Amino acid sequence: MAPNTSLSPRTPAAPTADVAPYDALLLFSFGGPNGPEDVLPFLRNVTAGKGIPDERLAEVAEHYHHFGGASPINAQNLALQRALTAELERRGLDLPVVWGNRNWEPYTRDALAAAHADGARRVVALVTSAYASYSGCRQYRENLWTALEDLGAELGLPDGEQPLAVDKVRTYFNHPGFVEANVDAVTEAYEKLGADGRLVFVTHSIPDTMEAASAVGGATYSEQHLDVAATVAAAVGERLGRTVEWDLAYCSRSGPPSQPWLEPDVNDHLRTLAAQGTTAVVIAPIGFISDHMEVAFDLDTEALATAAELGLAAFRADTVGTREPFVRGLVDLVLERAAHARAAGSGEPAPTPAVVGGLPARADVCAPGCCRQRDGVDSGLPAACSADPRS
Ligand SMILES: CC1=C(CCC(=O)O)c2cc3nc(cc4[nH]c(cc5[nH]c(cc1n2)c(C)c5CCC(=O)O)c(CCC(=O)O)c4C)C(CCC(=O)O)=C3C
Ligand SMILES: [Fe+2]
Repeated sequence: MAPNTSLSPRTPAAPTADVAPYDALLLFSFGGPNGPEDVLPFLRNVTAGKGIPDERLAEVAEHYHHFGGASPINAQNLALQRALTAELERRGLDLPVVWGNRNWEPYTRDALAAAHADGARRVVALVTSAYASYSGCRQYRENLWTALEDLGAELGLPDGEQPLAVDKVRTYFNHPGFVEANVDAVTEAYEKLGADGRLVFVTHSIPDTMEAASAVGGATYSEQHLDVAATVAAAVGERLGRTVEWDLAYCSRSGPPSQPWLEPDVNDHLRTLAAQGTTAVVIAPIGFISDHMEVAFDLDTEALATAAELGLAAFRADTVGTREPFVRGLVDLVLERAAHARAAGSGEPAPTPAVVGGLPARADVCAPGCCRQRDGVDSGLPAACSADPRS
């Protein structure tokens, strides 16, 4: 497929401007501590059964305590919930937005319980991760399945009967709204840097085994990032009127040292660039949709200190946050998902998904075996929003 580097066209608004069959939107996120007393129980929730070394946990607890024990992620999700509500209202769409997290309050189960109590029976979920891998796709879907089972049991439903039907918006790394908001943010960062710097895209590292298993749903996790990076760098270059040289680096690795994770680490990469004569960089965190702890600590605290040590001029580009093109794009994605759900149940034609870059749109419904933790290894947990929840 020829890469589409133009940032338009967007999803046509008119024929798909309907949220039916959905009666609620779940903003589905990771969660984070609200104060020092939350830090350890939160970290235990995140790392249960994950084999993260104790030293790494103590180190990450310090990152949170460095910021008073509170993660910025919760305030950012509240802001996104408000922005989505406002954009839906602006378009005259009636869809209440509830917010629930995998690892901390408000928990997914409670958000779904509130939607159910308000009469919702068919929910569309929007995950706050733009890329597909176990961490950004299946793990959310496993937690969603468990939350639905727990809520069903709480409501006294017969075994195996779920209280709500939940569909998920497709993984949106190559949706025009996400890409355009990143192009804006990186262009602004170059204006602030005031120099011709190299562009260093950054995302969360994952184990090599998780990267390999991410191939089941299409392009792998790192390939998805390379696609976005190429599109963003080309569009920024067009705006600046020059060629922008770029790389992809990783942050926040956490497993034991013996376990290979995606590299290079952003700090190592800055050292390499400085040694090769680079004097200025823009650091663009395309792997994250808001400035949560990985951005606040691993980039703004650690990577910017590394750059200063090396005498590199550095500026960190904004995450997409609540930028207008991103929020508009998320609502377009909800409408696209709704149109696909209606098409599946009737003869209504399904809209062609809007994408930019060289990769096709991800599936709405995950393929069997999509985004396992490791090839051939299953967590044993069923996963929602899949063609086969038990595969
Ligand atoms: C790909 C990816 C994303 C991006 C997609 C997305 O956005 O969802 C992401 C997001 C996040 N990760 C977060 C926090 C943590 N992640 C950890 C551990 C891990 N992350 C992993 C991957 C990812 N993580 C992996 C493979 C592990 C190893 C254990 C495991 O296989 O699960 C640990 C344990 C300690 C440590 O080892 O670092 C913590 C505390 C927070 C909240 C931040 C805040 O509070 O602001 C957010 C948004
Ligand atoms: Fe993480």
